[in-house]
Amino acid sequence: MANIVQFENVGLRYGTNPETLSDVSFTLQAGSFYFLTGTSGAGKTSLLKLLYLSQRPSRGVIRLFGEDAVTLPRSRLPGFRRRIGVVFQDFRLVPHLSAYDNIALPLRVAGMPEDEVDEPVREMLAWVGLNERAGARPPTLSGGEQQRIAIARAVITRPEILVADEPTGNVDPDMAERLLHLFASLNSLGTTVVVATHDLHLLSRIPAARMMRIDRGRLLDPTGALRFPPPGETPAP
Ligand SMILES: Nc1ncnc2c1ncn2[C@@H]1O[C@H](COP(=O)(O)OP(=O)(O)OP(=O)(O)O)[C@@H](O)[C@H]1O
Repeated sequence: MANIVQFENVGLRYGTNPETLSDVSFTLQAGSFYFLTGTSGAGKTSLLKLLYLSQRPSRGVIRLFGEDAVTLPRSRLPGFRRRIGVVFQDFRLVPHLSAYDNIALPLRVAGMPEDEVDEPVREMLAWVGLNERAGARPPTLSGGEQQRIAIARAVITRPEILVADEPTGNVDPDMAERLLHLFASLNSLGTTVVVATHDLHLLSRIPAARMMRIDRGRLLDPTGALRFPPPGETPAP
């Protein structure tokens, strides 16, 4: 399988602080499912930000889709970003728009003619099981419902990579299972999925997933090639 993402000796420093990420090197293979784990503050969100190009590294090489993403001209950033769907830790839904319009937003921003928007949005609403909530605004939705709208919005443009930051952080175990099922079904269609979580129980739910562990800004499994559970290891309770 081709490498869709490649990090080489990447470092990230916020301002004059010590490095938040140091010497991070790994590759992600197209079509694989990855968990990124680590304690709070280890650097998971920071690493994901580099991956979806909302943050530039302080040093090192990042290649996305076979191209150097660090020196990418600004004019090409939107095109690259469209190939990466992001589910943010805090959802970032637009509160005054309905669930339907939140999901439709990326299509409209990309200039899709209005008469072509309805079908994919309805398809997404059905996929995440929220047909009945199409007209509801985010503040009236539960955490799990908002998360499913956020996932639908992230994938409606059929991105090649889906990045999700703690997607099960605010939901009960049943909903967490359901969300993971959505990610697994996307992955089975060929999308490369990267899920950051500190919930080790989730990891065993996707047996084929590979695991990357980060500790105080350093990646412990640089190849990202470990399957879960790694030989001789069991997840912490
Ligand atoms: N914009 C920023 N400016 C300065 N420091 C930051 C910034 N963003 C993150 N940090 C610091 O970088 C470190 C890693 O943060 P990050 O959010 O990447 O960790 P995380 O593993 O995602 O944590 P959590 O699981 O709590 O979300 C933390 O010490 C944090 O305070």
